[in-house]
Amino acid sequence: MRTAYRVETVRAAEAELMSRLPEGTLMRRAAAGLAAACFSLLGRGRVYGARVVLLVGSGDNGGDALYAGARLARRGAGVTAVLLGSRAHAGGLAALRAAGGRVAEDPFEPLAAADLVLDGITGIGGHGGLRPDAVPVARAARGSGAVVVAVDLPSGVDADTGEVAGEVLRADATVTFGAYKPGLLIDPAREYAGAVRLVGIGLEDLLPSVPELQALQHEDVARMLPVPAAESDKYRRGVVGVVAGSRRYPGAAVLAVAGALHGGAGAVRYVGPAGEAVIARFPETLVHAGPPAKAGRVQAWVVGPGLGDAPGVDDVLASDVPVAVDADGLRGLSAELVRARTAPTLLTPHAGEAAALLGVAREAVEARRLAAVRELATRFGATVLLKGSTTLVAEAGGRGPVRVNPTGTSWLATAGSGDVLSGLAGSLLAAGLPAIDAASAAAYLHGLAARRASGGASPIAAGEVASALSDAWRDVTS
Ligand SMILES: NC(=O)C1=CN([C@@H]2O[C@H](COP(=O)(O)OP(=O)(O)OC[C@H]3O[C@@H](n4cnc5c(N)ncnc54)[C@H](O)[C@@H]3O)[C@@H](O)[C@H]2O)[C@@H](O)CC1
Ligand SMILES: Nc1ncnc2c1ncn2[C@@H]1O[C@H](COP(=O)(O)OP(=O)(O)O)[C@@H](O)[C@H]1O
Ligand SMILES: [K+]
Repeated sequence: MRTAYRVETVRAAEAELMSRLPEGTLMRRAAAGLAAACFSLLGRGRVYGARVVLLVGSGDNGGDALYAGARLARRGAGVTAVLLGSRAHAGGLAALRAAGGRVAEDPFEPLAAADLVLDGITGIGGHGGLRPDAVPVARAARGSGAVVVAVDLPSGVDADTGEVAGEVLRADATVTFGAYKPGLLIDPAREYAGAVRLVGIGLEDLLPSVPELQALQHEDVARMLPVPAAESDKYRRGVVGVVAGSRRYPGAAVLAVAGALHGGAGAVRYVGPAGEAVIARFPETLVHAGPPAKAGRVQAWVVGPGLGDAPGVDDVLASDVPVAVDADGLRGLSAELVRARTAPTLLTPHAGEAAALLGVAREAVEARRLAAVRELATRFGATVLLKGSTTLVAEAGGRGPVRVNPTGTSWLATAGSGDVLSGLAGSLLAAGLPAIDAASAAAYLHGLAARRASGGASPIAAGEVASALSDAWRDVTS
């Protein structure tokens, strides 16, 4: 599992570590890791003679860039520092000069010929986008054709929230120190970071056990996924009920059932008016015209995809088993009703649905996803999976680490893929996973399936995502 920590947590751990070590040790470690990353980015044999420009702000982020620049200069690179702050890290500047680096009067001339730019304008101390004087320099860096490496974070992003409130220098790669920060994993900031590399500086044992964010990896998901035992039968594996589709949108029922059939439950019960379409595609489904309360026992419900104005949501919420609510099921959903439930509830909104539930604009949710997902989980007392370019899952109540899904792909932005996801999550609930695990494992498999189906390079239909789920499951567990 990868983890990310807030700035105040990272700073506290750094302060503790610094108090035990000779002065300057951490910055030397950071600069050594940064320089090593630059060596490998430039490529073997290409450091000597490479033209490197350092964009240096007034804080320690600039200090890291200067010390790394000194290392590059000692290996034969031509290193030029562009000083953007009112002052620059004195030790770093002296080290650069001693190694043969220089300070530029005019930033644009060295940038025009640069092979590599190190963005050391701001790191965890930065906020509110780049300052106006740095903007033309950042644009010249981006337009130069040089490889841009962000030091710790792309300057101008909010490290804790992933917010981008102004201009940011887009990086090809980011070398971050000690721990990931949430902004490196959450859009819109994540998009500016490029490939992120973590450099250890010895903080690991000083960080608290509960991070701000967790990103699952294959082995974490493999541990969560249900495996039928020798004595299992379809009922013991769990039955998932799907209340979805309408005469107008029968396809949503088919796609939600497709997701549910691949999620580890022993049987899928479909309840609603699209039974014929469901059976035609998936004859293994148990269909029932409704209402849900009369459909027979299930271990979890999925309600909402393509439901239109059809009834069913309140019925399902009145049950005493876990419920995943998606799409039309989220419209006008009552927080009181959800909070009063005794069994877990999972809500799976996209940004527009989340905005409607919170009473804010969609853009506000997209700009501050972490705050939005925690707020929904708090208000509804439910586990919330917020979909989109970054998918986040917050535990009921909004406390504890939020899970960020690392497997997504923008090819998933295709009609009906959300229906597959909610069916899959419901099936994992029926198989007995806690809501936070069901949601985050579902997002993980769903993203992986989409990547497989698209090969990272071609459009996909939602049905193909469902069909690739078995392969994704095998990838994770083998
Ligand atoms: N604290 C530590 O132990 C370590 C810190 N390290 C580095 O130190 C960085 C943090 O250093 P600082 O706390 O000095 O903070 P930063 O260097 O991130 O930024 C602070 C400076 O930038 C200015 N600033 C803030 N917002 C700005 C904006 N929008 N545009 C232009 N200037 C802006 C501030 O006035 C301040 O002078 C980390 O990101 C990391 O790169 C590393 O050397 C590892 C060890
Ligand atoms: N830009 C994007 N990058 C990655 N994944 C995305 C992006 N946009 C949407 N998705 C994913 O695609 C799926 C779309 O779901 P949803 O919005 O409910 O669509 P629908 O209702 O048509 O099924 C979700 O899993 C979501 O996380
Ligand atoms: K930076």
